[in-house]
Amino acid sequence: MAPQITPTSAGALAAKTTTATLAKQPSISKCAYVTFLAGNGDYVKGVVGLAKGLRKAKSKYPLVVAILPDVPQEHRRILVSQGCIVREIEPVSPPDNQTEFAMAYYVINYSKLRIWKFVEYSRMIYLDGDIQVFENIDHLFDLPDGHFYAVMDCFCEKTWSHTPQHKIGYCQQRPDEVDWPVEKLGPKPALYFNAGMFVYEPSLTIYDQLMKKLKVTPPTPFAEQDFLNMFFRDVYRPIPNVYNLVLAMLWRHPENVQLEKVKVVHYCAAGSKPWRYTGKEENMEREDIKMLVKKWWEIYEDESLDYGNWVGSEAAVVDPEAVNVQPFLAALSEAGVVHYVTAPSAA
Ligand SMILES: O=c1ccn([C@@H]2O[C@H](COP(=O)(O)OP(=O)(O)O)[C@@H](O)[C@H]2O)c(=O)[nH]1
Ligand SMILES: OC[C@H]1O[C@H](O[C@@H]2[C@@H](O)[C@H](O)[C@@H](O)[C@H](O)[C@@H]2O)[C@H](O)[C@@H](O)[C@H]1O
Ligand SMILES: [Mn+2]
Repeated sequence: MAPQITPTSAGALAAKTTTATLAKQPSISKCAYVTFLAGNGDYVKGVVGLAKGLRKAKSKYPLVVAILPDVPQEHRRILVSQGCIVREIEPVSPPDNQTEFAMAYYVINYSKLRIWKFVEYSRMIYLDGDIQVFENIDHLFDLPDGHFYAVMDCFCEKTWSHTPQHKIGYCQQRPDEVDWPVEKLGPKPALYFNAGMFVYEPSLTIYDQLMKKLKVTPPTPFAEQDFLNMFFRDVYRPIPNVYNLVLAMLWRHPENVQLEKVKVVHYCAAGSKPWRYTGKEENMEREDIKMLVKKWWEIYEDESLDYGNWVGSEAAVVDPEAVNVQPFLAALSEAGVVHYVTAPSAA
């Protein structure tokens, strides 16, 4: 079970922090997970699976689902019956442009930007509908304010073939393997995150800045993911890939993956969406992929995790004082996110 940090223990630790500039921990922090659902297709299965997975991981926080107007009533009913907080948002369109998105439907993903308006929450964790949380990650809600936390992406899949880094075989997952030709391509690309999972602070000020900037930013192949990387470039802090395993890492950078430690799996590789899985696409016949798809289905089909059958008493009773935050902070420090002085355990 991942260490649970409560605002008090995080606050106590914060006092010992040296290099990380910690904003004051919010006195009353209202937190929630949030995902995004568009259309009348089968992604609703992904969101139901996510709701059940968060329950199985005994998360203390609700799941908000930001839905576009085209999500049918029946899907909305299903989400509410699974304990989700359903919030309808208006679509966001990027400026007209002839861009070829890496996937044509990516244009709808700009609508994710509406989640910055959910200011009834002080901190939210965004999760794509094709993500599953297999271990509790509530402690991420206590990361220091003022930053944008997400896992670094990989540039090796053919979806990246339009980029200079892909063309020269450069990837941030192994930055020293291929030299970056500064004289030819200019400075090395800034660290780039996968936008399927991120820890952020809703804010109307930031929302207005996002909308203003979007109006003058021509769309690019990875749509809102490219846009968010550009917008949050200076405050982005990488977190370990256990919090968002982009499946391609299994065959592109296995040396960077310890599958037994992974808490969050992102089924974003072509053919890996569990609810559509056939095993026919490239890499989909791998044993680890089959195991991860099976794990997703075990949660999706587990009726004891349905909201109606879920009794709160099963939720972990975590003694907020009995936590040892060191392993978690050490992992983040290792990833270069924050450098905490090794303080004695908070327990
Ligand atoms: O028809 C769709 C396509 C996408 N999405 C949402 O948009 C997210 C991003 O799309 P996707 O995960 O397919 O992108 P990938 O991570 O595979 O690039 C999904 O997880 C869903 O939450 C949706 O609701 N309906
Ligand atoms: O709209 C752009 C999308 O870009 C990202 O997906 C990509 C990216 O991860 C590539 O690196 C992979 O190669 C590719 O498979 C994957 O689809 C986000 O997961 C998704 O939420 C969304 O932002
Ligand atoms: Mn995804």
